Amino acid sequence: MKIKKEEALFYHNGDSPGKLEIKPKKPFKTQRDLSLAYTPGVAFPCLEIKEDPIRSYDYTIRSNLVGVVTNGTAVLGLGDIGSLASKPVMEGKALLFKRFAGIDVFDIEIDEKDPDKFCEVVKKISPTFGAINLEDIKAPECFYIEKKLKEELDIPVMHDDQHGTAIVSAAALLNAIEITGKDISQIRLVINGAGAAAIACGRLYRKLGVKNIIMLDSKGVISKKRDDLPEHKKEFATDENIRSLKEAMYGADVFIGLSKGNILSKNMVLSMNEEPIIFALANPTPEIFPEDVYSVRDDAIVATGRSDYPNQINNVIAFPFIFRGALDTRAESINDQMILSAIRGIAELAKKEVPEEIKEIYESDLRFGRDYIIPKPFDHRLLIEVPVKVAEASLKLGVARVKDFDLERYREDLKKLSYELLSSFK
Ligand SMILES: NC(=O)C1=CN([C@@H]2O[C@H](COP(=O)(O)OP(=O)(O)OC[C@H]3O[C@@H](n4cnc5c(N)ncnc54)[C@H](OP(=O)(O)O)[C@@H]3O)[C@@H](O)[C@H]2O)C=CC1
Ligand SMILES: CC(=O)C(=O)O
Ligand SMILES: [Mg+2]
Repeated sequence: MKIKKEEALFYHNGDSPGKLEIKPKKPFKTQRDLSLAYTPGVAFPCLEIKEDPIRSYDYTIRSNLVGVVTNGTAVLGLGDIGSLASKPVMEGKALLFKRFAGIDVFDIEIDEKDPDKFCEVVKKISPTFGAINLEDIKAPECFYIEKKLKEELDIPVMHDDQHGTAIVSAAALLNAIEITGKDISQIRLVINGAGAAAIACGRLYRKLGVKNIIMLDSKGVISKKRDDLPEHKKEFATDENIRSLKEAMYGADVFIGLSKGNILSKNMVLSMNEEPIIFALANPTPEIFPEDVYSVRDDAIVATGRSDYPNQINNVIAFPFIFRGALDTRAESINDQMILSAIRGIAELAKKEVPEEIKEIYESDLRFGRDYIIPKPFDHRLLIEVPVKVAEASLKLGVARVKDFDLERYREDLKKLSYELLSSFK
């Protein structure tokens, strides 16, 4: 399935520019409706919120509203194309939040590269939102921005390119390792890229038991011999006497690409260990295309970030569902335990039998194995399994701000929501 430029531009323009609109959800036909929605009626909820800010969750859309916030400095693999040019991606994220988890989004493109000034803007607009999804902000600024906002805001803040990507790729990695029968503590794992996504993935894989990680940036292998390394890269500096991707790939079990397109060669793939796992995740052009891997190896497990190949490892499988669970428990934050629970939910779902209607969407007999290591974005069960796990962790860890939350009832509510979304997006 190849996507042509003309078709993509038409999709975004067509009869009406953009991918979203805002719709009212209360009756609004009569003079009475006008008096309730606007002045004088609106003053009552205003005063309730003034008295107790938590009531903003009851009287406004805040409880279901995420801010997708960027400065456009690392947009997909397109690089620093600026905040305005990033808007189609941010509208796309908003569409995914709505379709897959029923969450409303305002996309906010901020023309500011200075991390402190950027944080100041996000802080000032935070009363609007129930949570903040940081998107496509480059490293190293993204680490500082996320940390500062987490410290200063009492709503969940998550940098999707870091943690969304780490969660989904970790779930896929655990499943791929299971299929190949490798031992996670023994694998040699090469991460190409040392930015937002790569560093977060490396950190999470270590928590899951990976010991031997070689990381590369645009200058080559991150080694202890280099004297140009910032702190976040030093964490991954190797003692090995290697400098290039070619040398790093020799005997590797796993390749994770979070850099830019067309960087991994067939010869490098040939030099990998048996049953290699290759996640070429740069968007839209992966580090290597699956057909090129298969032309030299028939024992590989391959994934990309794209929607037009099997095994799509993309943060879309994480962020809608993590934020759903966080919003519904009115969590103060999204923490490590919620992240680990989400990984479990995603990895386990891939092993369950796939309903016929999902197979029909993908015109494929999806069955846990080499070409199906991770659930599909259109799998409506994600909206049940992941938020329940996240909510459970949120309640257990005391970051939830809801009382008397019944997980079984929540599961039923999510089922209902998933059917509503299925029928409203037909
Ligand atoms: N599939 C998915 O779900 C996701 C995919 N991604 C993809 O990952 C990529 C990186 O995104 P992100 O981390 O947000 O961006 P960042 O700008 O934070 O990081 C980019 C990293 O790529 C490195 N890089 C650039 N060129 C090369 C090269 N030739 N060899 C090795 N490394 C190189 C940079 O090196 P240096 O540090 O030297 O500048 C930098 O470390 C993008 O293509 C993006 O689309 C990101 C998030 C999710
Ligand atoms: C998928 C995504 O968030 C990215 O490529 O930046
Ligand atoms: Mg992104």
